[in-house]
Amino acid sequence: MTVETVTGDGALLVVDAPSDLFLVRTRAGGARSRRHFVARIPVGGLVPDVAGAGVWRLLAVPLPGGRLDRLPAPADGAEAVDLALSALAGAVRGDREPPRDARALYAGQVEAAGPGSVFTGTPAVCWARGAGGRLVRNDGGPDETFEEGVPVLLAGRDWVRPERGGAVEACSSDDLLRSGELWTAVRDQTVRLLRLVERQGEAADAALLTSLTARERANRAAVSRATRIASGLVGARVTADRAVDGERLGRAVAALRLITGAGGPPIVEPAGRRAEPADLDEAVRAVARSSSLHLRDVQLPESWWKQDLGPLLGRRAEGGGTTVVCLVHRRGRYREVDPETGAVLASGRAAAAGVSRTATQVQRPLPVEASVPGVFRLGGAGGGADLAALAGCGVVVAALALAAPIVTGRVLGALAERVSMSGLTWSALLLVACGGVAALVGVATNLRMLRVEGRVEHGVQLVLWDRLMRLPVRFFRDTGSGELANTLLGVTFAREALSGVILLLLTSSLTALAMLALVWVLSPPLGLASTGLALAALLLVGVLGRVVIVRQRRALPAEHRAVSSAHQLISGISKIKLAGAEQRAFARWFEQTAYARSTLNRVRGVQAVLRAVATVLPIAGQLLLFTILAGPLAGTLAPDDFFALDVAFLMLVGALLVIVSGSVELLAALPRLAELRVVTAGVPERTPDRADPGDLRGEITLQEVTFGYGPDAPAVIDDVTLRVPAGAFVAIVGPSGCGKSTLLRLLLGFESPAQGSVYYDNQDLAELDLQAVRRQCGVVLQDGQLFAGTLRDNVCGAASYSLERVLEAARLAGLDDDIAHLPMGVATMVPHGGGTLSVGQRQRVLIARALIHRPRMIFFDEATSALDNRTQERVTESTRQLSATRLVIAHRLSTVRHADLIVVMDKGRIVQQGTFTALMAQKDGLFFQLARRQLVTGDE
Ligand SMILES: Nc1ncnc2c1ncn2[C@@H]1O[C@H](COP(=O)(O)OP(=O)(O)OP(=O)(O)O)[C@@H](O)[C@H]1O
Repeated sequence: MTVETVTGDGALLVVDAPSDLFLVRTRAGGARSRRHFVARIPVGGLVPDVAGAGVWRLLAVPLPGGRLDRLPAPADGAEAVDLALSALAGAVRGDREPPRDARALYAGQVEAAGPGSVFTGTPAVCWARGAGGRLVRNDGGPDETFEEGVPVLLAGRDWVRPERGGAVEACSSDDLLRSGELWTAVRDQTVRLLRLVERQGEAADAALLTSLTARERANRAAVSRATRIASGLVGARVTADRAVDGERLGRAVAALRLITGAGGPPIVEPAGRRAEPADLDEAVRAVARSSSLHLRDVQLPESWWKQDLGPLLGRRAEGGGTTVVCLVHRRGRYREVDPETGAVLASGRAAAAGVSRTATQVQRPLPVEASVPGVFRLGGAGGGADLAALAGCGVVVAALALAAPIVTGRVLGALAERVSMSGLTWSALLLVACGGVAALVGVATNLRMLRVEGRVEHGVQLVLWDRLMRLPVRFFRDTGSGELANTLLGVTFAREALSGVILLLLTSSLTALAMLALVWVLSPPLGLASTGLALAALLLVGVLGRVVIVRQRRALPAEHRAVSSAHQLISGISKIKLAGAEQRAFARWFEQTAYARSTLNRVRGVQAVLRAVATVLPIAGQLLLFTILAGPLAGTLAPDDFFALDVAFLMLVGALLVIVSGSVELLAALPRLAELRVVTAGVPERTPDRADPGDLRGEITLQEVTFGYGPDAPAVIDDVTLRVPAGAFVAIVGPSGCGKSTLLRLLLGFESPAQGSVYYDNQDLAELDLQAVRRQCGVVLQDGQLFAGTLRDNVCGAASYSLERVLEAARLAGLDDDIAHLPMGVATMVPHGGGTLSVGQRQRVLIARALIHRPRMIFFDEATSALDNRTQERVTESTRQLSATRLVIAHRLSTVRHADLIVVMDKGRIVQQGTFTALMAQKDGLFFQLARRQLVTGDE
């Protein structure tokens, strides 16, 4: 049965089932307004009494099975107050978030506040009062100011800031109860919250009006876009960034579609964005992120508009801001193109006018299902014109080569017939001219080929690395790093082996065709024999190529093993020295390298066979020619035809030889390139259909998650359900190997649950853009590494921050004293792995790196294990002030003493959870045993 209780005669307690609270307004004559839902108060919570607070009444409606009781004794009400105010404040606040730099405030704390300091609450309710000044509070409505000393509610993620510095003092509801201030404070706060609820009701009505206005604006935007398209069709210049708010993302989508071209990846607007991008540049970056495109800033060279650097996004100052322009290279120069209409707005120097020298290239990713040829197509994209030019040059060189047999035939024929030589001077001059032109074309072709090779190699490396960066962590777990690096270097090895070979193959093939055609014209029987010879050469390519491919396929794993082994030996050198195993290490390296070399020599063996063929073939060819000429064709040829045939036949044989040896080189490189499918076959973890999570609040939920490393492997995480409220400090403890780090890997999306789901703010991680989630996390893993660079580089990681931010992060991580004692401060160089720093210092650099971007969620896996107790407490204290959700895995129990919730794991399951005190009270529990063991071994 539903019970309705209008409060007015004292606070009530929610019993047995939650109660819904509604707000009603009493009108003149006692009539009540329509009910506005306010919040659901959990069992044990309080329905506050707001009688006498103007026109407001609270209506409490218990859910089935519930009831409302009188509060047994006001002296017991603190906990009930906390539950009620949390629910009320949460409902009013919605998803508004405190500023990133807000510090968390806990009951019992007194915090000095500088100008601009902001304090936020934690999952537990506390009350803040300004000392030495007034407090300004924001909880979803307009800012409100509170006089010095007046308790201000901080429930969950509310925030306050002192108006003019001073200090902020925090206390609990219990403290207020003892000082007799609680009930007045509760009443005042409830009335305030209800006023906000009313405003929100009014806002809901206004929202309808706003949505109509928004639709109107969208209509106007559509009309404006249509107008632009129409003006583009007639070639009128349209200013690029006249976009009204709603249009920026649309223009950014069009710009990226134009730059990535037809057949590119789907370009999509970011999902769930809360704020419009400030300008077109920001919109382009947002769309690039949501479409999985990597943007690369490049410095443009002098007279860049004449060179082909691929499609570019340029920036130009316009109308007091910066606009983004699309620059496409066509017919020898860059043109500025309107992304929506395709109209050319300016060309050459005019297109470059005012464009900043820093432009952006867009890296098109491989499709999810990619192949090695696909890598080369994408890497070499835009090189079509170069390839056509190369083919054209090859045809010219082959045509010019025809002059040699024809002119030689005429000259030697004339000599043989002792006719006048006077007319032949021109023939000789023609030959010289053809030779000269062929040489010049050859040089130009070679230079162009070098450019094509460099461009393709660079493009292919970019495509491969782009793909590699998108692959999930488990891909790298299953593939050795040495082997992977050697596989990727295969592109460079292949380029070096094939440098010049492809061009030679092209020109030789065209020359062979030209000579074959000439032989057929001069003597069809000899043409037939020459065609037979060409087919025999192709057969030889087939046979030798097969042998080379088989041998190369066998040689490559041996080469990878040798490289991998060298890599492992060098990175484990200290362990080798400790074990006195230098001799054994050397022997192992030598054995593997020698084997790799011997397998490679078997490939080279085929090339030796080819060299022998190359020595014999011209003589054999000449013999064949003479046999045919002296036999079946005796007396049928004029002398000039005979000499022309002789030269043409020799040139054909030469070209065939080049084709055979070049093809074998090319075939030897194929297995190396085919290995790149290791990378192309990996499935990227980020696909465009994954949603942008927006700004996360930090609530994390694991729902019945089960996971094992491999389909048939036993479950390492077994049916785990856990909810971590936003802003909470949760610790995970348990014996070694119980699955703590694995749980963290699941939260970070490094692994995917076999069953169940991980949620961030109620959004399933499996459907979210993992990078966007990780960007909001500060993570220190057990095996975190420093890289070679300065301390500042190491703290900044991939981003760049001001010195103040670096020093602030160092202070939070307890690294400031160490930096002060280093002669070069943050500019101190650190080697790869951080060898010149102590283990504790390395850990603190990693912590500073995790905290510098003020993350919403902090994940620490044994991040403070090497710190002494004092430093560790300092780190705990500073992370506490960051108002982030904290999930900490720790072996040392002193690290987790102040956690809001300690989760105890054993064999992949959660076996206990509670506060430190509650768990220590369970004497037969695993936590108590772990704690006792640490006390005995003095671990703590
Ligand atoms: N990459 C992996 N492949 C296969 N099994 C793994 C892998 N990583 C961890 N495991 C296994 O999963 C189990 C849980 O390991 P996990 O590292 O999550 O434990 P942990 O509780 O963090 O241990 P510790 O406190 O020692 O770090 C262990 O049995 C471990 O052997």
